[in-house]
Amino acid sequence: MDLLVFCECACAILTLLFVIRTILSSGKTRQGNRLPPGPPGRPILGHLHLLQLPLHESLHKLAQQYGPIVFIKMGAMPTVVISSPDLARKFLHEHDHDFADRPSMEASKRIFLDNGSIVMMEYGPLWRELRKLYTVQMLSVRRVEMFERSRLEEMHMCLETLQNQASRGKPNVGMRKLVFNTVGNMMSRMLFSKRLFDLDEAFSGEESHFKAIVERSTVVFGTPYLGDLIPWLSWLDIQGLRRRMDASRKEYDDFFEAIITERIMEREGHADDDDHEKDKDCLDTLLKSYTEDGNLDKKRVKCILMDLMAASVETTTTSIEWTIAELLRNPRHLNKLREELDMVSSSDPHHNCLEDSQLGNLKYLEAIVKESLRLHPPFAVNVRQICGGLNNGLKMGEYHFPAKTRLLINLWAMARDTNVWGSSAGQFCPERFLVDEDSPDVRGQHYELLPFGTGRRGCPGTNMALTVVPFVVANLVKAFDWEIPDGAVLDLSEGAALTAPMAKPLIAVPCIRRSHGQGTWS
Ligand code: HEM
Repeated sequence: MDLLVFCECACAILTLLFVIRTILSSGKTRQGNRLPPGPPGRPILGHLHLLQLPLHESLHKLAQQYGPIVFIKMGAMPTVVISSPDLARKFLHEHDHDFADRPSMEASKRIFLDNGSIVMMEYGPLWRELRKLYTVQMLSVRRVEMFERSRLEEMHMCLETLQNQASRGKPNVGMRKLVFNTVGNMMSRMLFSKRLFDLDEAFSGEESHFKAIVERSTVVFGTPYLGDLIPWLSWLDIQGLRRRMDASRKEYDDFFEAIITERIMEREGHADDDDHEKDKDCLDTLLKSYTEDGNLDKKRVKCILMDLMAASVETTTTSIEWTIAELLRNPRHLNKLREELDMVSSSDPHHNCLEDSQLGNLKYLEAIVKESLRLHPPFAVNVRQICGGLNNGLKMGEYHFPAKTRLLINLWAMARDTNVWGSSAGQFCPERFLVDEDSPDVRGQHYELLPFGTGRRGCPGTNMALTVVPFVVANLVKAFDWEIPDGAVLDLSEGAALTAPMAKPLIAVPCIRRSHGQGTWS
């Protein structure tokens, strides 16, 4: 046989073997256990060629073809994609303890000082300890209430900035920047009593030092890192991402080192001064337990501050921006909300910000926030992973999931399921939550509506978010008439970043409400 014929035969045999293996492995694991349905994959890439950003849309297409449970491989990583409330309940309620891990991410490992972010941390004793600290101390209802004054002050500054701009003409406001900076200051004051963001940036295009750090790290976090999907390729770092991750780590490290060191010195300076407030924010609380607790050293304190800033500001901003955008698209809802807000606070020229206590019983506001979180969940896809201890994988009903299977719950797709939400599933319709008393809630008890996830890894910042989102939306709507800039079109397409923000950041024009005159906020 000459060489050419031999090569052709060898290629044909190898191709045949590969096709047989692919067909077999698409339906069964090596042990002969069944996997959920899914498309045939490719060597090395798995199903990456079928996935595009925004990820939730690609996953939705797969679900439309293969059903509410789909098995794919993201590179080398076995992944199960869920798109129905019943299956979400099965995985996140009945098997919450089995899927309590998160996938390991190089960006999280590097930027958060050796994987110190609780959001991405491996499920285990350290996570348990920190989770308790978050829920009992950092983010408790009491703590959120304690910081109402600083939230009011930040809101007041935001409205005053808008008022100054609006009194001079028709300013185009970059809503995302304005909201990000306002919410960012609310959070940073609660955490370590500092304002980090300048509200004028929403008009000037400039960026504060910390905002620039956040922007750079958000880009790095939002870029899928090949080594997370195909680990044996990670040494190559063909995207050059590891260098950028390390640069972000250093920037955050330096920034928080300065804040913590300054506070330690301040505390030492006032050690004998009984009148000095020593428990004014989360940083004080952390430093108080600093010496008593072996796990709580300076590096850990840094991680907690970074973690809470990262987990809170981007998500909350995304939610507020979407809510305002939907209200601008639906003037009927906007007017109805404003009527409700005007009922709780008269329109005197010396405006007060609406306070938490005034917003608690506003049913329409609540319905609007829920509907926005339903249709635009900031984490469109909730990500978990089978716990590290389950080395042989997990058998659930007829299916077997290999060890380290990733679980993707497509919240975005569930919101668009007409079987669950009726023919108006894809529309913004807050009234759906006002039909009866038993309408679904967002706090993790109703599996068709899980913007904050649920179970042991459910969002510990839910109280905070459900305080800040309605508060900011209500005050922006109450204080101004909002318009789209002349000649612009409201574009509600979805982008892909760390969260699922608007693809084109919302630009809106605040107009002083005629009935409100030109008062100041207090
Ligand atoms: C609208 C705003 C927010 C949304 C939509 C949101 C959503 C989520 C979701 C979906 C998860 C994963 C849940 C799961 O796996 O079941 C999560 C986790 C987390 N969130 Fe939020 N979140 C928001 C605001 C906040 C705020 C304000 C904070 C803190 C101040 C926060 C802190 C965290 C933390 C620390 C985790 C990780 C929990 C863990 O893994 O144990 N979030 N969030």
